[in-house]
This record gives sequence, C-alpha cells and structure tokens, in this order.
Amino acid sequence: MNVALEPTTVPVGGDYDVVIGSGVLARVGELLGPDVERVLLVHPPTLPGLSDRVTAALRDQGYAVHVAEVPDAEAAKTATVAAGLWSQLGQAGFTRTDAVVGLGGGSVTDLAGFVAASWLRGVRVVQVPTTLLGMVDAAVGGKTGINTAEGKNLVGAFHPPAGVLCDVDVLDTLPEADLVAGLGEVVKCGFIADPVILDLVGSAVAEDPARARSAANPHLRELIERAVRVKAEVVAADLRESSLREILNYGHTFGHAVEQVEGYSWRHGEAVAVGMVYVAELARLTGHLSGPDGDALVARHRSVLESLGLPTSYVPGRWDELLAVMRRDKKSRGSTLRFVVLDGLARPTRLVGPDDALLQAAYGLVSRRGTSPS
Ligand SMILES: NC(=O)c1ccc[n+]([C@@H]2O[C@H](COP(=O)([O-])OP(=O)(O)OC[C@H]3O[C@@H](n4cnc5c(N)ncnc54)[C@H](O)[C@@H]3O)[C@@H](O)[C@H]2O)c1
Ligand SMILES: O=C(O)C(=O)C[C@@H](O)[C@H](O)[C@H](O)COP(=O)(O)O
Ligand SMILES: [Zn+2]
Repeated sequence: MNVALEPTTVPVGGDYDVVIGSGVLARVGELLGPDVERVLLVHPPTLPGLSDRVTAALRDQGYAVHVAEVPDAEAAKTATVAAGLWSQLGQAGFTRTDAVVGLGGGSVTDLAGFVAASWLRGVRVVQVPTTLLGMVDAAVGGKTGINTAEGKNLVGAFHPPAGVLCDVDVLDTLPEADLVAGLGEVVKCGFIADPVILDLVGSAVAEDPARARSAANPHLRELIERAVRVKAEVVAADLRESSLREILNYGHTFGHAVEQVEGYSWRHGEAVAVGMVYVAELARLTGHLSGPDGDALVARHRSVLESLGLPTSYVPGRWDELLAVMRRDKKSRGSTLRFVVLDGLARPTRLVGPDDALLQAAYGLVSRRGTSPS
C-alpha cells in the first residue's frame, strides 16, 4: 500500500486504541501496558518474516517472548489448538500480568483472544492483524472464539484487547482473494452504517477494477479507517451484543451457514457477501425493503459485491442443511430465528421469526448452479 500517512488512532470507547499506520509493527510493546514480563506470540505458519520481526521488537523491549505457531486459517480455531496454548502458558508460568499477542488474520486473533480470555480467567491480549478483515473487524471489539463440530464461533468470550496495531504495509503480501474477502466486511459497514464506504468502493472500481481489489486500492486507508470507526462506535456502545451490536452480524446468519456447510472452504468474507444478498432479498420478501428504492438497494448489494469479485449466489439443493445451521445462530432465541435486515441504506433493524417459506424463497433468489467463490 503506497501511502505514508501519519498513524491514525481510533479510540474504542475509553478502553483501548486501534492504531492504523505504515511501518508501525515494531510499536507492539507500547500497547501491552504496564507490568507485563512474558508474552506468548501466537501466529500462523504463513508469516515467518513478520513473526520474527515482532518477536525481535518485543525482545528488544525486554519481554520474555514465547512463540506458538498454530495451524493456518480456520484450522486454528479448535479446542485442541486452544488446549495446546493453555499447556504452553502453564509450562512457561504465565501470570495475570503477562500477555498474549495475536499476529495474523481473524482466525488467529479469534483464537489468541479466546486463549487470553480463558487463561487464569483473563489476561491481556494485544491484537496485530495482518489481513484486511482482521484490521477492520476481527481484531477489534473483543469477540473471541473457536468453532465446534456443530458450528462457527460457538465457544468464546467477550474479551476486549488492550490494543490493536494495524500496520497497513503487511497487506502488500496478502493474496488478492483474502484482501477481497476483507472488503466484504468493509462493504457490510457501508450498508449498515456508513454509505460513503460504498461510494469509495465504487470510485476505486471505476478508476481501476483490478487495483480496487488489491492493497494498491487508492482508497484503502480511508476504507480501513471508516470501517474501524463503525465497529468501534458500535462495540463501545454495546460490547456484549445485547442489542445494537447485532448490526455487525449483517449477512452472517446465512453466511456462517454457508461456511459450515462448505467445510470452511469459503473465506469468511466471501460467505458474508452472499449472506448479505440473501438477507437483502429476505428484507424485500418481508416488506422491510419495498418499491423502487428497495429494489435498487437489493440490486446495489449485488453490484457492489460483484464489482469486487465477491460471490452473490450459492448452489441450490442445500436448504435443509443451511436451515439447521441457521437455527444455531447466536441471534436465535429458542426456536425463533432472528436476522439483521435493512429498512433502507444505513437503517438496520431486526426481523424476528420470519416464515420458513419466506426464508426458503430468499434462498431460491440467491441460488445458482455451479456457484463457487474466487
Ligand atoms: N471476532 C470478530 O469480531 C470477527 C470478525 C470477523 C471475522 N472473524 C473471523 O475471522 C476469520 C477470518 O479471518 P481472515 O479473513 O483474516 O482469514 P484468515 O485468518 O484465515 O487469514 C487468511 C489467510 O491469509 C494469510 N495471511 C494473513 N496475513 C497475511 C499477510 N499479511 N500476507 C500473506 N498472507 C497472510 C493467512 O495465513 C491465511 O492463509 C474467521 O474465522 C471469522 O469468523 C471474527
Ligand atoms: O463484532 C461483531 O459483533 C460481529 O458480529 C462481527 C462479525 O463480522 C464477525 O464475523 C463475528 O465473529 C461474528 O460473530 P458471531 O457472534 O456471529 O459468531
Ligand atoms: Zn464477519
């Protein structure tokens, strides 16, 4: 990413900061806070250069650094991997004033955050996201967790980080498909809260579609900052998802079901993209979106996401599996399914207990044979 702007600090309530900048990776120790002696650095196998740099920076600052390489991507988010980290913390004698650092994409920051939340009932975690999705979403806000055989993020805790460090330079090595998946969550913030995001994505695509899908997107820094501000404002108001925070789950009920049914072969941001189209169609079927404006907003979901190369359809014939997974969504209450839908652009609301027939009809509207992600 070719920008050399000064770092930006986005406060999350008064609790911690998200630092976004170029060349800021070595500042990780500054976010740890006082009294930390030992640090467990958790990272995937794909980032040897970055994990070495962060380890060296922490050691230079006097910390005793223990390193844990965990499986890549969704394979990191298991009870077995978490248990291995608990053993490592125990053997190294980590106390309540020691800390965990999560370096990697959302899968690693979710795992590292969960291990920090559960070790001694809670030690500090600093998140150093290395994917776009991690920077704009997963590392911010304190939702941590792992998967079980029954579904995604079914075990976890709300455990806000002590700080989040986003060094945008690391995005230069991120594969395009992962960058684009991160743009899926950025676009989500555009639909639920900040339509300027959709305009910026539109401008970037109009200027140069290939560049818009890369770390050279000329609006990327502003897109990151805007999406982080949306998330920061929401989680500062409702950390534990008693109400407002549910809007960040836009597109996720169907999206998480696609991820699980597909054995996590779709990227999270890809599944959320088709999930947003699904729920936009559901909003139209249930009257939340209506008339020409409603039609245009549904069409805008497809056009923005497709302009970035994100999927907007899913294969037919898997309704029973999808519905079974959707029933276990965390927004469900008893046997009542609940969705976040839009009443208009940036006007999110709840849809409670829609008819199964309408849920299935919306699936029909997003079904297309031969669909697969990038
Ligand atoms: N806690 C939350 O609020 C929250 C929010 C959104 C998503 N999530 C979770 O985040 C996960 C998805 O995160 P993700 O999209 O970052 O995927 P990911 O963590 O699987 O990373 C994607 C891939 O990019 C590689 N990678 C990471 N950084 C790189 C870099 N700088 N250069 C080259 N390769 C790099 C990784 O090794 C991996 O192969 C899902 O599990 C999702 O449920 C959590
Ligand atoms: O931060 C939130 O709240 C979100 O819902 C953000 C989502 O993008 C994210 O994927 C989250 O992990 C989903 O949470 P879950 O509660 O549906 O498991
Ligand atoms: Zn998400």
